[in-house]
Amino acid sequence: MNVQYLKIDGAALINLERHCDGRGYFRRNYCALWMKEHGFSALPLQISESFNTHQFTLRGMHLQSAPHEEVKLVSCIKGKLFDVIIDLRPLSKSYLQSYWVELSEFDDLCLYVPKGVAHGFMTLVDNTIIEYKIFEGTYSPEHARGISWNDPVLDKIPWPAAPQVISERDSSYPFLSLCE
Ligand SMILES: Cc1cn([C@H]2C[C@H](O)[C@@H](COP(=O)(O)OP(=O)(O)O[C@H]3O[C@@H](C)C(=O)[C@@H](O)[C@H]3O)O2)c(=O)[nH]c1=O
Repeated sequence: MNVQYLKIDGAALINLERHCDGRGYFRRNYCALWMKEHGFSALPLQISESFNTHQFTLRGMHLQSAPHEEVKLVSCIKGKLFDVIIDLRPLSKSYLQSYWVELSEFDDLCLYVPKGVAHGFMTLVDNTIIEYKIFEGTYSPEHARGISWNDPVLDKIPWPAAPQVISERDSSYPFLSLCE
């Protein structure tokens, strides 16, 4: 497992090792020992996925407030997506910075998202599945927070397209400047 620490404090891009041979490949998708060795949370409490029927579906930008802040590892099981994180921790040295990366079923990448960092994505092809391993926090609708995917305060995120499918909730999230 190769780890690239990102400009967002505490976030990392993990590159898994793929062992190819004439039959196809073998890949260890998750290893608690490796995670521990790199100082990450190691034991998933939940594993969830979302299936997205259409290209250019947007989900985000989401995070949960205390005491249910989540730490998660994101990967693409099928299809391809444009994945984005935004640091919303006022005391962080990377406050308001964003990072984006393409994740697909054909690469070996996972994105580690620490507490206080909002996450969202846009699918790049139909029938895309994203998986979350959740290490801390648990889903609590009362603690679900979000900001608008196109908030002008943030770095200019090169979203690949205008969202073709987006939930009512996600399209009505406020700009950060309007959050309490
Ligand atoms: C996220 C989540 C949702 N749900 C339910 C609530 C609702 O009925 C349905 C769909 O919920 P949402 O619309 O919040 O699902 P979704 O928009 O896919 O939410 C996800 O978005 C991405 C960007 C993330 O980073 C995730 O952590 C999560 O917030 O599933 C759970 O039961 N457990 C969960 O952990």
